[in-house]
Amino acid sequence: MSSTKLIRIVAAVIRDEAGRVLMVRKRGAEVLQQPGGKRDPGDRDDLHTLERELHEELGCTMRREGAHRLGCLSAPAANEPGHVVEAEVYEVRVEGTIEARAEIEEIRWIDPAATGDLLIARLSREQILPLLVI
Ligand SMILES: Nc1nc2c([nH]c(=O)n2[C@H]2C[C@H](O)[C@@H](COP(=O)(O)OP(=O)(O)OP(=O)(O)O)O2)c(=O)[nH]1
Repeated sequence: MSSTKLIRIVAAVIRDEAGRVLMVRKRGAEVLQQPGGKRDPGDRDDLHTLERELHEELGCTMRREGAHRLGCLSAPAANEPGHVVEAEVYEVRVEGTIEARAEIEEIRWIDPAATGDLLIARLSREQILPLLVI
């Protein structure tokens, strides 16, 4: 019997004109990860979850149109030993100023092809960012 616990989330890939990807670091965490989070009971669908999370975390407005599903990806969860995170991942566009809000301590635009020594959560490092490298 496995004691692994599953955390289901919706996560966003947001890119700038140069192809850099927006990553966030939550307060108290060491690693960078995608913005996003767990579904709330009141969310109508996954894009609504993302829209809500992106507004809470970054203060920006997500555009539903053009949202592109990259897939359902999973990896050992960041910050929670013994848990696996399973994410519905969407590439989306946002409008408005992006700033670190709520529990976000740092935002960072990274080149998915040159992550160097950056500390990045496994879901992003092993599953999401490789999809974005041409
Ligand atoms: N949002 C997000 N969470 C990730 C990623 N990779 C990864 O392992 N996780 C883990 C970290 C957490 O254990 C869990 C998501 O929790 P969260 O704290 O972002 O979600 P949330 O804001 O809805 O959580 P909560 O404060 O309501 O409990 O998934 C990622 O790229 N994005």
